[in-house]
Amino acid sequence: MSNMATHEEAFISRFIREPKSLAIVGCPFSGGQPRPGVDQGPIHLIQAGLPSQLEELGWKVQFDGHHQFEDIAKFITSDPDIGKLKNPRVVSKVCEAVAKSVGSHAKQGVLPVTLGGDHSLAMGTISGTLEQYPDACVVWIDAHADINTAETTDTGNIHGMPVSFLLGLGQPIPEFAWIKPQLKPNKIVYIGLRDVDAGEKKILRENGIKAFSMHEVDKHGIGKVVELALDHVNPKRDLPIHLSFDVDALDPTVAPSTGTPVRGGLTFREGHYICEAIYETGCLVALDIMEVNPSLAKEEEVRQTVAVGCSLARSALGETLL
Ligand SMILES: NC(=[NH2+])NCCC[C@H](N)C(=O)O
Ligand SMILES: [Mn+2]
Ligand SMILES: [Mn+2]
Repeated sequence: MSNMATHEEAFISRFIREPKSLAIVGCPFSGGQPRPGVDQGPIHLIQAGLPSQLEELGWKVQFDGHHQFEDIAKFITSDPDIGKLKNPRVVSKVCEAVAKSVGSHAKQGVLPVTLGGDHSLAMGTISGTLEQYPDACVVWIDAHADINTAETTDTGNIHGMPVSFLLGLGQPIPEFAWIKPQLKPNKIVYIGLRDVDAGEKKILRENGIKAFSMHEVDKHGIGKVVELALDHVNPKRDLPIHLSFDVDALDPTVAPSTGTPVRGGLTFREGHYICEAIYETGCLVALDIMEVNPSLAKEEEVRQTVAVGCSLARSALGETLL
């Protein structure tokens, strides 16, 4: 009898694959930029039913509530600007906590799906990914390059700077010393850019960072652009991929409720195609859906933006059209 059970168990584990697991890291945080409401993005994405949508795709979904960043903010009683940087200590501490959370999920073989919140959080998510997968590459989908340094930023908003911190560019800032500058310039690629500051263009050029702007998307089509982007960061399609998706990469007619919309963006299908193509590589190890701000548009536009955030996540996690 016990023998039979063993056979059965072996059969089950061999032929009925255990569902792959993901963990939703809800990050209600807005300190990397000035517009209130982006902290409500993850709450809306969850309320729209994202966890059960991902379960329907066959994932085992862990979600034990959103991060409680108030506990962090409580200990930082004053957070004066450092140079031009706004809310530097709070942003740093929050991202450090996110890095730990993403890193520990990754370590357990669970795929972290981080819901922002503003894009400064990517300092945390990508640090967490690189801790577990030092050879990972980053695919960054955005209207913006988010690569200003403390020296080049016009706005002082840290959501416009996470990439420079991850690369270790600019003067070191002691408050951010926990970030290991582990990302190499040849391990990140951008798609969707169309609003890049002059200082950022210089940084991209000087570091030889590959970027496909909307011009390239128009010229080659999204299929070719994704292929070229992956050829650059992941030529053999064997390296782990961290996909960081800022919904403002999409055209404002597709994702209107976001803090820094820029016209001339990706269509609904172009955005989803990117996610589907990354899923198809089988290399995705972490996903960010960032900058959904439910307080910046009319009710119907908010609903549309939240729905598109959910469907991008589903496409990156295996939803197919047929
Ligand atoms: N994650 C974003 N939406 N970033 C927008 C950044 C805009 C501008 N480049 C800045 O540095 O402030
Ligand atoms: Mn952006
Ligand atoms: Mn961004």
